[in-house]
Amino acid sequence: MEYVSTRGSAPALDFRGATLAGLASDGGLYVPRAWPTFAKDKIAAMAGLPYAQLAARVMQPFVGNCIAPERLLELTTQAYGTFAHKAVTPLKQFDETQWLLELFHGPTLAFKDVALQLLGLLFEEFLKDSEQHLTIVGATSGDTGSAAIDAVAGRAKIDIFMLHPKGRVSEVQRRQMTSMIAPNVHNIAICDASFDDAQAMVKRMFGDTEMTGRFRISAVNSINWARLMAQVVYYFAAAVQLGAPYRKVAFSVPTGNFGDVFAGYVAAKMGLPIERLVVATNINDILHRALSSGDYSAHGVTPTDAPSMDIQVSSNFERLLFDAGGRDGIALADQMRGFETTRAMQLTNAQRDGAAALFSSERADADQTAAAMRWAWENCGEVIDPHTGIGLHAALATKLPAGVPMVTLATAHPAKFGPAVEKAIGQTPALPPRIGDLLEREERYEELPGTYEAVAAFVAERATASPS
Ligand SMILES: Cc1ncc(COP(=O)(O)O)c(C=O)c1O
Ligand SMILES: N[C@@H](CCOP(=O)(O)O)C(=O)O
Repeated sequence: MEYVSTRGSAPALDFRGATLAGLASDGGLYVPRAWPTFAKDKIAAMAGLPYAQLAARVMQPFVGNCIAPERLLELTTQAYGTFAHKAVTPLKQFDETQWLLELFHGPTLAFKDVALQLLGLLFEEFLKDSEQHLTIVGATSGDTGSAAIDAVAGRAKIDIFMLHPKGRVSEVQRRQMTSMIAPNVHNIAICDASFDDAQAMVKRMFGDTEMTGRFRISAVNSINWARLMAQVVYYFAAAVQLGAPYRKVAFSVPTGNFGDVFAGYVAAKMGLPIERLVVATNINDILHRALSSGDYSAHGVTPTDAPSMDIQVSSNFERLLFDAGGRDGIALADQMRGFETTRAMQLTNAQRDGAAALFSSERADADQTAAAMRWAWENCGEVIDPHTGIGLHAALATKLPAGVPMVTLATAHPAKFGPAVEKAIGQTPALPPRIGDLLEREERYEELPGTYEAVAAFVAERATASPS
């Protein structure tokens, strides 16, 4: 399998190359040159497989000959062995049509673990016979940070620098990152910044030849293709349980950086019968505006009770614009450069039509989010987090053909957002036993001003030089 950049001029890479690169050298994102597909009988045969086996089967076409099938299965078995639920991503029924896909049973209690537990192992696998040392630079609005740190803390050939916007993640999210103390872990709180600012710094570092000349920089955010590949699996897991390939299924996905919902698009491209992917946003609604009117313009980030979705520059949207818009990388590079200068762009007709075939969108404000959280609690006795509440609001607002089940992705454990949950439903979710002592743990992080120069100097001083 070969990977090409959405901006058309970086060299094509195999799976190993794309995983270690993270972001393409032309600033684009790697996507497979063509989508592998599964015939109906192959999808039917996925029913009942243990999650690790299903994961190896769905991902093997993307991995190609970079990892042998038996070894890939060993890696998925190890990665998903860390989850607290045997089903890894269990599906719950709310009522006749509404379902909930729980993605938060991994070590850090958010859907990010599904991909990052594997990505940590993939990095190690690809580095084991090499002299290279990886410098991971990542940005987080709360959940990627702890999941990535948990996946790579203590690994010999990796340093991780994780940037979060100071004061804009929940206390539990911050402590989950900053209490993981290891010599290769560097948490950085960026002052007076949003997630978008932190993500822009990360992307800038990939294009900074002074940094890339000294350090082998890589990514753990969903700009890294391997993240999305691992997230495709749970769409298959849920859909086959609900009758795929003989029945269509719809998904409602709480969305920020567009990685999770793009994984659903990939599943559809691979042959999974998906009726609709509902992009659920909070009031930071650039994706809702883009999908409903073609207007992709960033208005600045407003903090909400769903901080992980407080994002306006949505990296993976570029992958959709590339694929749905006809895969013209050179034209897209121009369009993206325009957006980077003006923070606004209009989708082309091809991009709008390509997206409309599968996606719709909904936006939830604070009251609508709380109402959906109350609906889950009062009707089904389920405590859900505010991100999941946004997804559920969108699911309940979407009309589907009769007989099509709607699956809302439950992206985080409610205990990560205790005060917001208490405000909405009057219940405070307890921290699960594996992080029961979180509030007593020592924290370690650096505060830096919100300038690229400050962050680059900090990384340069602590990272390990490595040949490219
Ligand atoms: C809890 C939670 N829900 C939803 C999202 C949005 O997912 P994505 O950025 O893949 O769209 C995130 C962060 O990305 C998250 O942490
Ligand atoms: N919501 C994320 C932000 C970035 O997402 P990623 O999926 O691109 O890593 C977070 O919680 O950190």
